[in-house]
Amino acid sequence: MEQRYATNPDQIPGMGTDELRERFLVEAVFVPGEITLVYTHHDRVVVGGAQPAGQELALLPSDEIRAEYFLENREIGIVNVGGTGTVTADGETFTLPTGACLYLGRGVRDVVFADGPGAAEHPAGGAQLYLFSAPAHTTYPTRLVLPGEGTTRELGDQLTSNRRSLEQLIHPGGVQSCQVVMGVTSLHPGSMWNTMPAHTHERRTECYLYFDLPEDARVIHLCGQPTQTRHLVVADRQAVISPSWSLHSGVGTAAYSFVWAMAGENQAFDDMDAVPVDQIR
Ligand SMILES: O=C[C@H](O)[C@@H](O)CC(=O)C(=O)O
Ligand SMILES: [Zn+2]
Repeated sequence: MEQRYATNPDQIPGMGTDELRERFLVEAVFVPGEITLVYTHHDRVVVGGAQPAGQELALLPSDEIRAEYFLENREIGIVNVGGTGTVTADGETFTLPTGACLYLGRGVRDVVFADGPGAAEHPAGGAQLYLFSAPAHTTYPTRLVLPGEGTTRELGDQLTSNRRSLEQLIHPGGVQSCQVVMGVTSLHPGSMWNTMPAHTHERRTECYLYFDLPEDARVIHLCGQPTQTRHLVVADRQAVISPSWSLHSGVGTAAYSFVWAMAGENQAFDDMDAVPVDQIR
């Protein structure tokens, strides 16, 4: 498991492109036949992906978490951005069609990922299970959320090119968890901006996985403190780690979707501090 220590915002002014990308971008989330995991010390979040590619992949602990099994002290949110996949948790198999979300709570011992029926028919060629995990101090039940079963908010406007549908999947009003708040936002055709006007939330770390972005398109992702912004150029199925002090907004060269997921002090989705556009530098 790759380990990334926390970054102090005071370090940003001296950072160039390569260092920003090393610290905040996860370029290879999905590797066929593998589970990739990045452990960040920002709220001890683990983010990554599982792409079975015809194999069965077991989620195993690693030295960084010093646990008997991966979910001994953790919970995990899983969103499938590829073809139908399955997750077998302590012997119970859940089928995740494209866009489905599964929550596994603390104490689930055996977790195995695999392709589901018809997985290869998806453009991704198989299941691609995005993983977001945080420490958990109690157990909540396993829950499967099928596409459309979440709580949807319609945001933005075509006139400001930020028309988008935000679906909350794991959140206090839906699937119960200790820390993880997770959902998917999809830009409407012709809209390019997500999370603009921007915001920060010093109570939570947030990760974005951008997906369904055309291969030759990119998202210019704004990060950093509001008056000391930087950007990351992000390709399809790459993830961004946003520390609590960082705004997180993006504009694409084509429409796209992204999985957002947060962990930290609280689970209050609306606990965010707006950054007026005219104050961004
Ligand atoms: O704290 C909330 C997260 O940044 C996202 O849910 C915001 C988002 O999907 C959007 O506005 O497009
Ligand atoms: Zn946010």
